[in-house]
Amino acid sequence: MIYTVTFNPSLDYVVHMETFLSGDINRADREMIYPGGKGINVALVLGNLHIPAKILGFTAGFTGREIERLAKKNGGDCDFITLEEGYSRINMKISADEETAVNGIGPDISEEKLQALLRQIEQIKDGDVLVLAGSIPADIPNDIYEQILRRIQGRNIRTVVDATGDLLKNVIKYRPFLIKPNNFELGELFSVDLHTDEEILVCAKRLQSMGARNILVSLGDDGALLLGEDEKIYRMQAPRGNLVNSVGAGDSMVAGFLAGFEASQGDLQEALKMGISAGSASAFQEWLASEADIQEIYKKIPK
Ligand SMILES: Nc1ncnc2c1ncn2[C@@H]1O[C@H](COP(=O)(O)OP(=O)(O)OP(=O)(O)O)[C@@H](O)[C@H]1O
Ligand SMILES: O=P(O)(O)OC[C@@]1(O)O[C@H](CO)[C@@H](O)[C@@H]1O
Repeated sequence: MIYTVTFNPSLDYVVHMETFLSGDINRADREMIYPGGKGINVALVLGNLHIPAKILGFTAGFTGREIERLAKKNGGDCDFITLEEGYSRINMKISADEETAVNGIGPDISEEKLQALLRQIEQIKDGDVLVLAGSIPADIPNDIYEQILRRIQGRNIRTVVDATGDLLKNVIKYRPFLIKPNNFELGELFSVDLHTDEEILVCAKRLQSMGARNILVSLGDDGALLLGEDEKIYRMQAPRGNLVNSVGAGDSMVAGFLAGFEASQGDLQEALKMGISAGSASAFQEWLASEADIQEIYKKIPK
């Protein structure tokens, strides 16, 4: 079973307009509300690919109830911990000539509720996969992902971490199976700007020498570069297509990678191909890609 943890789920309020003017009143042409948060997105795309995934995390208030309702409506298997105060955040995604996002803060999580999540994670069995994805609310210590990985250290649980900054850096020594920074997030870890594959590779190799097993660097419409645990470099371009909404493309890529890795019994080239297919398929859709969307893109990518 795959478990995904989202500390700070959201309702993603997506508005489309031709041009967005900051400092002005903008009017949307189209609007949609989706259940959001990286772990939730990963699990929903896995579900679309018929891979069971359990969604863990915290929800609160009316927005929290709506996140759960929408996630379930879209096939999500949720086991959220409900917080007694506050409400889950609403993240505003503006899709215009450029994409702009305003991500909310989210509710406080008490120590008691945090412990409840840690108990859930302790139930995860050997052979399972644990995905920790997304930011954490401000009151949660930013070594929380590290604490979780320490608790399950030495067990046969494959871990995936999709996070930024210290939250990511702190877990590397626990040898996560997969990390998926984009090129900007990767550069940020080492306070450098990354422009070329060679520069990206230097940083990916540093992370691997620090402990990360597979480093998947997503590059938006330029595809992705994977430094595999076999120490091989895999580079794949993304297919061309019409960008509709890239929110969740990175999460879809993580889901596709896990699906491809399972289906091919560990072939990293195949995992990357499925990752790109799922990422690009979601970027070309209003929301997360279906299995048919992913298969259509997959067929267009040369092996
Ligand atoms: N404009 C695009 N055209 C084609 N494919 C895209 C495009 N944008 C994203 N993708 C696909 O999705 C994958 C992940 O995208 P990206 O690098 O933007 O991840 P991310 O920064 O984590 O995204 P997000 O945080 O929005 O989920 C890319 O590797 C690529 O396969
Ligand atoms: O604020 P975080 O946790 O970093 O990111 C949250 C978020 O932007 O990530 C998903 C897309 O990857 C969205 O569904 C959600 O709104």
